[in-house]
Amino acid sequence: MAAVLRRGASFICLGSSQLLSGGCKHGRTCILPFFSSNNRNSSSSSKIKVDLDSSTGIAVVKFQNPPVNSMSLDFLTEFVISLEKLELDKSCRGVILTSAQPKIFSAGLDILEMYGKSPEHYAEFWKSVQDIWLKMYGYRKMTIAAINGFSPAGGCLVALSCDYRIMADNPRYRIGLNETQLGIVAPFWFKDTMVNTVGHRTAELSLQFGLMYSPSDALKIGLVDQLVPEENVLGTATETMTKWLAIPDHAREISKSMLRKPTVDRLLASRDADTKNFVNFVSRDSIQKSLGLYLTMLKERKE
Ligand SMILES: CCCCCCCCCC/C=C\CC(=O)SCCNC(=O)CCNC(=O)[C@H](O)C(C)(C)COP(=O)(O)OP(=O)(O)OC[C@H]1O[C@@H](n2cnc3c(N)ncnc32)[C@H](O)[C@@H]1OP(=O)(O)O
Repeated sequence: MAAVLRRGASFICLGSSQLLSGGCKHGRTCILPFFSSNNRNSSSSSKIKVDLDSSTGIAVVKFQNPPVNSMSLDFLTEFVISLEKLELDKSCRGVILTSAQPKIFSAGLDILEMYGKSPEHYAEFWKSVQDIWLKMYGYRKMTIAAINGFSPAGGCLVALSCDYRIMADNPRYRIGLNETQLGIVAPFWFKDTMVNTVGHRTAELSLQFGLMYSPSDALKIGLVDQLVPEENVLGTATETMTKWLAIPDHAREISKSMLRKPTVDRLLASRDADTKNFVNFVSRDSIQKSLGLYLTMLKERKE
């Protein structure tokens, strides 16, 4: 099992053979972070960088999984642990998600985790995808996606799971749930998240065609809330978060829960069946063939 070592404001997760302290979720052992007394607390694991300013209550979580921030099992595990830690931290009131990689917010789920692996691996991977969505969609604190690049499929889902989306106004970027273009199907909770954001009819067109939207089209359909020049994405996200944090936390949090809980509960009621569906679906020869062809196409585009 991969080890997760956080230096600086250290938080250490190690495999079960290296037990250091009491258990945390995800079958890993955690030593929770020790923060210094100044106002900025930073921690950087290999794939997620967290910078919490406790004077403002705003944490910036940066994806740093080059080249394209694809969401591998390790990435998702580190991501969910970082969010859990911030959710428990009373000095954090809001989280901004963004990318440390130029031009890419996230390329979505790591296709290599769904290709040529065992059913047990697919099940473990899928549970970690469910975990991150459940954590984000039901997150108690305010969340903003500062989308500074391409954001297909799982990358779009992460952005959709935030409370507010600000995207770089660069006409080359694209965002959307493009699963059908890979020959796969966005599961019902991806679909629910999209419907809750853009409405049923737009979601019908979007999901069936696997549409990827330019920033201006994404703004038109309400897939993102605001466009700003690329260099202002993080600054605007911080300003926007400050405005949202003027609302009393408990009132905002209860309102969010009323709106989102039924959607979260649908997956909670059928997690195991959803995992089985995924494993059966992705193990099919025809799906493996589609994913293999898509991976080849991605590589050949460069040649
Ligand atoms: C009945 C119902 C049952 C339920 C069934 C459920 C089914 C599954 C549902 C799955 C849901 C979500 C799926 C996803 O999220 S799939 C991922 C979709 N992502 C994409 O389509 C994006 C693909 N990537 C790109 O378009 C481009 O890479 C980019 C993001 C626009 C960046 O372009 P670039 O030119 O800057 O970089 P590029 O050279 O293309 O890529 C660099 C290397 O990274 C590899 N790579 C890119 N994306 C991924 C990825 N998602 N996973 C793994 N690897 C990826 C790419 O191949 C290059 O590799 P290399 O350098 O050539 O080795």
